Amino acid sequence: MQAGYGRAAPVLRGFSVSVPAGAIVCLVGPNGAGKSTVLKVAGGLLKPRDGRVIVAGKDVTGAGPQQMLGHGVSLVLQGHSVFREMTVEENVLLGAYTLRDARKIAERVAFVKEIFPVVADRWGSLAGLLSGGQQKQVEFARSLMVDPKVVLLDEPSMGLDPKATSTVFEQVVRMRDAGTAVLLVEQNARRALETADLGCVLDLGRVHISGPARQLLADPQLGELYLGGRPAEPVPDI
Ligand SMILES: Nc1ncnc2c1ncn2[C@@H]1O[C@H](COP(=O)(O)OP(=O)(O)OP(=O)(O)O)[C@@H](O)[C@H]1O
Repeated sequence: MQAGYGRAAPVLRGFSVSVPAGAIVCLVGPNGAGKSTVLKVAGGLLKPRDGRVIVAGKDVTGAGPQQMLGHGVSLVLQGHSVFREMTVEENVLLGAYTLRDARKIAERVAFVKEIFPVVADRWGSLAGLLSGGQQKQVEFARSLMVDPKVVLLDEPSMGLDPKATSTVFEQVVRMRDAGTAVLLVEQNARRALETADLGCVLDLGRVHISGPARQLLADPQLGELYLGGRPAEPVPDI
């Protein structure tokens, strides 16, 4: 597919990725490669200039964000998007604004509370009182309210300390295990690939290489170029 902004040259030029049901796919690549642009196209925030967006066999190219949600694509944006002055409950229920059936909403609430214990424990608290990692889980819970086929996560560990990052990645795995496919963009590429099933390295708007995440992690050249060095080699004493 091709996609870009305004009249500028395309950011994505011949890019393609597929997210199988039940898999975590991680997009990796240098700054400015177009990773967030892929999520914007998949989430309906940006229309592709050429190419198609297919969800569960259906061509949904050109759908806007709300329609994409209806097609089963839920986007969790970069940074923090909880409403701090609202309770966890109110934040999570915002994710159900397209649902009409009260029983379905109650079912989804029970489901997200089970997956994200912190959401259940802090249900009545103001979201602003939660830690950054806990707030991210509230965002995840909100994104799952519509029972999406795929969740798009843009840098979920941004601004989190290592412990909170680990918790957030554990929750990404729980989302996948509960049946939601995940397309993930992360600065913390090595950590994300360790969590993902499949990886796709994006460079200059094209797929540089894609395959099983473990295989990409083991590739010394990729490690050097995109993952911040080779972890397998001992760090020399200074
Ligand atoms: N709203 C926008 N308007 C114009 N250009 C944009 C816009 N958003 C992104 N770009 C440009 O598109 C290119 C790709 O940006 P994108 O955010 O997709 O990259 P990225 O791989 O996610 O980068 P990073 O790792 O730094 O977040 C960059 O050159 C960026 O300047």
